Amino acid sequence: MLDHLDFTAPAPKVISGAKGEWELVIGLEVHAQVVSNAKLFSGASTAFGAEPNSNVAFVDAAMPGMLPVINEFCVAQAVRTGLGIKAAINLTSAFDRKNYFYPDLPQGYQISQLYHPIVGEGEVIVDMGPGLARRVRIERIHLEQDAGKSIHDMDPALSFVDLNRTGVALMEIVSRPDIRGPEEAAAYVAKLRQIMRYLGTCDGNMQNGNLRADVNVSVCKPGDYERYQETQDFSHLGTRCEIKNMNSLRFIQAAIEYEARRQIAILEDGGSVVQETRLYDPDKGETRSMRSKEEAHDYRYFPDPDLLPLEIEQGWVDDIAASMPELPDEKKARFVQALGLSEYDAGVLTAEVENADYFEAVAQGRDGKQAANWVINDLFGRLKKEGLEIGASPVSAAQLGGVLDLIASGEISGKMAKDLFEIVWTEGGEPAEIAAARGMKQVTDLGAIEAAVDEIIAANPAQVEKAKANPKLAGWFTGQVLKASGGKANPAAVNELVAKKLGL
Ligand SMILES: Nc1ncnc2c1ncn2[C@@H]1O[C@H](COP(=O)(O)OP(=O)(O)OP(=O)(O)O)[C@@H](O)[C@H]1O
Ligand SMILES: [Mg+2]
Ligand SMILES: [Mg+2]
Repeated sequence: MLDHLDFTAPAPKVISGAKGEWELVIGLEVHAQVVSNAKLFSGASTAFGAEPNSNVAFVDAAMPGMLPVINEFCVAQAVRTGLGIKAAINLTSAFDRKNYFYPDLPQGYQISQLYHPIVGEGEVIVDMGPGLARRVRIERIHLEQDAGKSIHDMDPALSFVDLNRTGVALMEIVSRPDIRGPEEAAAYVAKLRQIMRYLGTCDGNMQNGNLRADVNVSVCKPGDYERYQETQDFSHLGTRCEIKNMNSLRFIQAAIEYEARRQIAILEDGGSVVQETRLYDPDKGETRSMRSKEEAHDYRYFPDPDLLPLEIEQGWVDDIAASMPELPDEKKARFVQALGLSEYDAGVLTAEVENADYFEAVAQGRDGKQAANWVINDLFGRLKKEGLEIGASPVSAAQLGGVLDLIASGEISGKMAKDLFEIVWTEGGEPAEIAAARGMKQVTDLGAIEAAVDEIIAANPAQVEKAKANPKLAGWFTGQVLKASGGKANPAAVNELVAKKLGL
C-alpha cells in the first residue's frame, strides 16, 4: 500500500564554513518508556507522580537474594514496536549487566541487552514535505531498565533518591546515522512517537521524560556520506559527539545546530573533534562537555547470571503481528487512496490516532472530503481555540455526522450548518432535533417556494422585463426569495422555479 510513496530523499543540511561546505550526519538513540502497569522485572506499579518510593519492589531496591522475573507484557510491547518499524524480531535475546555506580541505581548495574537485542534491523519513513521522505534505518531495539531519580533541590545540604522509576521498562531504539539535519531529527522522533502511540507501546509524553533521545552529531565534507553509504565504513564520517537526554523536539534541533557549528569551527581551525558526551543547556543554547571518551565508563558488560536467555516462539510473534492496528503510513495512504483526501489533509488527520479515529467515525458512510473539511477546519479549529484535546470535544463524532447528514439531505444550508455546529458545541443535543425545533431547516417544500416566487414576480414588473431581456439578472429574484425566507429556502430549488416562471 505504500508503494505509491515514490519519494525523493531530501537534501542534507549544509552549513557553509570559511573553508567550504559541511554536511550534517545524525544518529539517534531514543529511550521510550514501555506502556505497562508493572516494571520490567517486578510487579511494582509504574504509575507516574506517585508518592516517592511507594512503587518499589524488593528486587527494584536490590535487596539481597531478590531475583528478577521478566514481565511478558513488556516483551510483547517491544515485539509490537519492532513489528511497527518492520524490523526483524530475534527469537533469542539475552540480558546483560551494564555496571556503574550511581546513587539512583541500587543494583550497581543496569540490566540491558548489549549483545543480543530483542529487535534487529528495521526502518522508519520520515515525511519531509510533499514527495520528500527519508528512510532512516534502525539498527536495533533493546529492552533495559530505567534508573531512579536523584533529587537535589529539596534541601541545600541533602540529596534524596526516589526509586519509583527504578526498573521501569525502556526500549532503546538505535538508528543508523541516516538523519541529515535538525528538522529531520525532530521529524524522526515525532514519527517514532506517532508509531508507538498508534501501537500503544509508549505514550510519548516528552515532558514527563517518557520519550527522550541521545543525539549523536558529526559533520563531513560533501561526498563523504555517499562513500559511507556505499561501503558502510564509518571512517568516511566525522567523529561524533553525543548529546544526552534531550526531551524536547525544539531543543533537539537547537542542540544539533549549535553542535554542528561548534565542530565545524574546530575543524576549520585545524583541530579535531574529540568523541565525547555532551549536555545541552537550553538557557544558554549551548552544548558542553560532560565526559570525554577517555573518561568514558567501562561498563564491564556481562550476561546477567540471574536471567536465562529470553526465548520466544514464532507463533507468539505471529499472534502479536495479527493483532497489530493499522499504522500511520498505511492509514494516511488509505485516506488518500480510498477517500480522495489530499496528502496534507490525510497527514493532519492521522497525526494523532485519536484524531484519525474521530474522523473515521464522522466519514463512515458519508462524503470523506466533506467530513475532512469539517473535522479539520471547524472541529480542530474550534478545539485549538479553546485549548482542548479531541477527547474533550463537546461535539461527538456522531453529532458532527448528524450535522453533515442534514447538509447532505438538503435539509439545512451550509451556512445554517455552521450555526447548528455552534449550537451543538455550546448546548449539546441532537442536530436534527435542534434544526427542526429552531426552524433551521431549508424550505424544500416546492409549494411554499412557488408562492414566494410568485409574490416577488408580481410585485416587481419592471425587474421582470429586465430579466427577460437579460437572463443573468434572474439571480436578483432568487436573492429576494432567499432573503424573504430568512435564508431557509433551498437555493437550487428557488433558482429552478424562478427560471421557469420567467420563461427563461
Ligand atoms: N559518525 C557518526 N555521526 C553521527 N552519528 C553516529 C556516527 N556514528 C555512529 N552514530 C550513531 O551513534 C549511535 C550509537 O549508539 P549506540 O547505542 O550503538 O552506542 P553508544 O552511544 O556508544 O553507547 P550507549 O548506548 O552506551 O550510549 C547510533 O545512533 C549511530 O547511528
Ligand atoms: Mg545506546
Ligand atoms: Mg549512546
